[in-house]
Amino acid sequence: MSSSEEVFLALCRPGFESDLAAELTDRCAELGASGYPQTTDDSGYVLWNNLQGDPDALLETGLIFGRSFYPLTAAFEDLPEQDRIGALWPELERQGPFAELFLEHADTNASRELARFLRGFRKALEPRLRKAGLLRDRADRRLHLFFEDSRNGRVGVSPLAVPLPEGGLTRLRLAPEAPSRSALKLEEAMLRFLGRGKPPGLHTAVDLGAAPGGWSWQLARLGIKVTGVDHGRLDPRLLDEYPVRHVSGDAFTWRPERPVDLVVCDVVDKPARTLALMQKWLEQGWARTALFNLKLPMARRYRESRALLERLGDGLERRQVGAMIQAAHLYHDREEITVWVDTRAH
Ligand SMILES: C[S@@+](CC[C@H](N)C(=O)[O-])C[C@H]1O[C@@H](n2cnc3c(N)ncnc32)[C@H](O)[C@@H]1O
Repeated sequence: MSSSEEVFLALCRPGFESDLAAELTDRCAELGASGYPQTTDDSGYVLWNNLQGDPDALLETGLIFGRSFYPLTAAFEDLPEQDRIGALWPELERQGPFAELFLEHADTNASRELARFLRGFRKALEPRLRKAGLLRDRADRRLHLFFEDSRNGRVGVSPLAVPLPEGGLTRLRLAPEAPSRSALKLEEAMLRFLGRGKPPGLHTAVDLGAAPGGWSWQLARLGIKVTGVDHGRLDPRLLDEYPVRHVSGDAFTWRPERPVDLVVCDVVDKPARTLALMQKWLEQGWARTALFNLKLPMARRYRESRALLERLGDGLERRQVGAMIQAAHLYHDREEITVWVDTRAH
């Protein structure tokens, strides 16, 4: 077991390591911290070696391309197959007690077998931690054991107050009545930006590019009244059984008669065009909040995302619309990010 002080682990979708590394470098610099990222292509994670300053604030604010971010306390190498727990135990005693145990791995194709191993390992480790009082309700930290393979990996610790899903992934199940798989994407986005359940203050919504209706369904099942705008057809069950109406129109020219609480947009178009559309809705006061995708088919996806979000922030500021802007590369996002903008109480 070797100590690895001031090293942080950030998980990402495999293939986005260089975007995450660029984001970490930028964000740490903004916090007055300096260091360097260590990446391996398609590994699904980045290590941040911190040399100076404190990047802890990133735990709270989150990252666009980072699915989770936490400090490491140690690395483990060549765990003996007969007694992995024994080899880890001194470090677990040093860091515990914990309220949660996360057994994690990168989200790569090769990790399926590792996931199976970790299910068995949990059955062995969890009772031993409980018995020793190292896993108990009244603790304020979470233990992360990140496995590169069944014998090598890292130990990390994060504050329980920062909500993180295990492995950086929120696994969601598609309900049989959902009109499309896209419903999962909006569900994940709402969990990430708004938490569980019906978000307070959101009663009416417009869904631009709504067909066949996964996003509209996701909103309507929370009791939000939705107008779905699309030249295509919406699932008829959606219109019969949920508070959804369909307007056949163009997302880029259609205007609501009355302002709504939320506009969502899943039209596949150039990111700058989607951004300008959302900016217009918020500047004009047609919607008070917005949730939308920005497609990113270019190589420098972090730099492009950052430039687009700054453009949105500057544009809204020029029109004196205060806004909180958040963005994330969600599990259900591929070459795109999801953006949440809230102009209420700003
Ligand atoms: C990715 S799909 C949306 C899926 C939807 N969010 C769901 O959950 O089922 C994109 C939709 O945008 C619509 N679309 C594309 N350009 C549009 C435009 N200019 N105006 C309105 N809808 C448009 C397409 O017809 C398509 O139905």
